Amino acid sequence: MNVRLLDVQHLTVALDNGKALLNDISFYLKHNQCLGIVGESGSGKSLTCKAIMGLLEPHFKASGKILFNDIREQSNHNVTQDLLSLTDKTIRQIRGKQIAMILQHPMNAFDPLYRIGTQVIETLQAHQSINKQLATEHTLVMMDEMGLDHPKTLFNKYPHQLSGGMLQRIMIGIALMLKPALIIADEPTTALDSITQFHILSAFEKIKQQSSTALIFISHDLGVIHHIADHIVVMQHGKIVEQGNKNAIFNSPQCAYTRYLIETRQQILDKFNTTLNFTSRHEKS
Ligand SMILES: Nc1ncnc2c1ncn2[C@@H]1O[C@H](COP(=O)(O)OP(=O)(O)OP(=O)(O)O)[C@@H](O)[C@H]1O
Repeated sequence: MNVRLLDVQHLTVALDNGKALLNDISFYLKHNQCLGIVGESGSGKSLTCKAIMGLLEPHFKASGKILFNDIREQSNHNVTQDLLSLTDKTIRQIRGKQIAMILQHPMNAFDPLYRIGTQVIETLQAHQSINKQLATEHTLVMMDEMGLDHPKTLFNKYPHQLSGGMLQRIMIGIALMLKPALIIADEPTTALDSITQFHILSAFEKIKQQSSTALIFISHDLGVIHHIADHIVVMQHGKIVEQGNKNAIFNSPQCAYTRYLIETRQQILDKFNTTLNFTSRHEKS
């Protein structure tokens, strides 16, 4: 499908003192695509996503356009909306239902006082007309599909009784149940150990293969982005310094900063492999 789901045009976000934190950002995302946004800390990745989600605090001033086109809605009424020009009420309706967000720290997404199952059901019922029994059944199936053992037991647990990786998988599962056109995942694997990271990446692979949901995946880890993204946007100091399809970016990066990111990653991998070889030789002798 060639229609652009999201078309960010000349997005600039500034503080009220005029200092621009995002400077003339333009990129687009087609239906079913996975776009990876990579860049060092402070380069503007999260701010870009906040702008898309309509979550910029009032002291920011945003200009440009963020055009969003949900083709499934087109059968009812033709909509390409500029997310920057919508009222809070309308953008709230889009959030969750058409655009879902997965955060770095899943604990923040859950209320510590309520059981997991209750929270998933409430979220589902807020966005879909579904009765409690069916919502419960869907929730248990979702937990199973996310690779979580003993869904019935987990259903009745409180957030603090689950690991970060388990909560992250439930958050991804909720996002999928809402069947949004777009999921934005902001550093969803950063706070996790490497085995859990692998499971979470597998869950995202599943989204790519089995659903029609497009993905924006943010990370400072080029390895993670290489694994998951079709297209890559490289950010530095609030600007896009390079963008293109994954193979082009990795095989012939045009920008010095992209080359630096790729080389640094390679050096870390080489060092890791040398240490691994040395350790295994040492253990054998
Ligand atoms: N609420 C805020 N008020 C003022 N400045 C902010 C605010 N949020 C972010 N910034 C600034 O905007 C710039 C971009 O920040 P942003 O959080 O988007 O970076 P990032 O690339 O997501 O970094 P990280 O990988 O560390 O999350 C930074 O210079 C940051 O200090």
